Amino acid sequence: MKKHNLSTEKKEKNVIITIKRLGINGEGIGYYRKKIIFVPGALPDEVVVAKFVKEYPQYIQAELVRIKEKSPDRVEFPNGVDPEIGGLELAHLAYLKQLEFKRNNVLESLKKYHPRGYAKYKVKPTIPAPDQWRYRNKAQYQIEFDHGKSKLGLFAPNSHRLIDLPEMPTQSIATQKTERAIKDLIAKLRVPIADYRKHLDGIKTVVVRQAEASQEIQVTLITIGHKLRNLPELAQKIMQLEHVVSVYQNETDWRNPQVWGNKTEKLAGKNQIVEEILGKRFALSPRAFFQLNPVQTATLYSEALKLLDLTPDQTLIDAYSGVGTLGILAADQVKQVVGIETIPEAVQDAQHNVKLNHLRNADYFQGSVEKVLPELQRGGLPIDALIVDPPRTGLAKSLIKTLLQVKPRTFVYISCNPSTLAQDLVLLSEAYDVRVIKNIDMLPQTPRCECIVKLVLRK
Ligand SMILES: C[S@@+](CC[C@H](N)C(=O)[O-])C[C@H]1O[C@@H](n2cnc3c(N)ncnc32)[C@H](O)[C@@H]1O
Repeated sequence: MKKHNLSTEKKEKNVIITIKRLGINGEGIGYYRKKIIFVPGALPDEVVVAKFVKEYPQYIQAELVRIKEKSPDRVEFPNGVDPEIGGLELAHLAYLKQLEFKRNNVLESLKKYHPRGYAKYKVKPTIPAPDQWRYRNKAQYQIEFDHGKSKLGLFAPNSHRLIDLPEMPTQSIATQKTERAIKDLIAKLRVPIADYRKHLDGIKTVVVRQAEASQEIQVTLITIGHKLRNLPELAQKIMQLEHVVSVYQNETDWRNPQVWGNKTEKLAGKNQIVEEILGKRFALSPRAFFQLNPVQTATLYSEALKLLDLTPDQTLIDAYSGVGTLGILAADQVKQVVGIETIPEAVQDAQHNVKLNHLRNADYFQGSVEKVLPELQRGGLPIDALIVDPPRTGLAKSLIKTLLQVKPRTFVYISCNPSTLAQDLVLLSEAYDVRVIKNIDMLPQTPRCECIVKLVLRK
């Protein structure tokens, strides 16, 4: 019986597919016996040989074996790079077509959830990134010890295969170089590496972030367990690497499924590194969010500020404020800025950044926007201008309810996920019109994009 199943499977394993379109994650989509088949790496109009990886009731996950008819939009995948690495899902597609794909993703999401009047929204052509390679200034690599050897790098998507010191062409040279040097130092000083099989404490992740303006590098060693052999010596050696000015330890435990734990402690050097965007300075501590592509970040913020179109009498709420970027950049144009952010270290950075930029009219609060904003409003804070920049999950339903009652006159939404954006617009379009959506490519070679939406209160 088993044998028979195997041979049936084998017969169906390699199939010829014509790719019809790209899915939201950049994978080729075709049909096999009327069932949808996903073929990562294949492009629209290509005829490919695909191998079944797994068949589900609704769809088939397949692997690209060979291209029989090639798309004119195909470009050479970067040389010497493991094709399975995450973060290069569109690296085989011509850049202009990547930009079109990102705009189409927004249009498709709007079509799927159809917020009021969506057909009339002007979704502008995606603003390209000047640097399509080497733009990432933060690397977060996992480390493991396996068969007597340590590996430091990225997992192939949906697998436990760690790609050791990957050649990652979107990663900046300095962050790559620092990761490599740290791997050598860990081996030399024999600092323990976390062992999942034996549950032995050690380092599990090495995070390297560089500020573009100051060139300063901050290193965070995420560890399981607190006291590790030779960790202070390792921190001192890391401090001697080029551009490194700050080394931290972030501690987590075996039960935490997240990469980062809650305890962060400085091991050596400065508290923060300092980035500069559009003439304002931003000190960053390890757990604070900051965009990965500093050049495009300036474009994202200046486009968002243009759409906000603030006036000097307004109070601007910078919701999901991170280290206070948008509020601080807008502070000169308004009466007052109030920011809200959950991560305590980011809020401390934002408060520090207010002083760093000699501002007196900005204040940052710790907590969730959905809880803190209604509290501030009940306390009498005028909410006439608002910018929201939530994570991929979008806005909490309770926050949308509050906004529909408060109805800020000036409202801009920055989104990194067209799907949650379109769902939130379904609710927000009860009271707001959407005229323009600007799309910005922050992460070339990936399917991700950032959208800025101006919402206009309906009369
Ligand atoms: C996409 S980042 C934007 C940060 C900032 N605006 C910037 O430009 O750097 C989203 C931020 O929202 C924070 N966050 C996530 N959920 C939140 C919530 N419910 N309330 C407040 N902040 C939240 C995250 O910690 C993160 O700093």
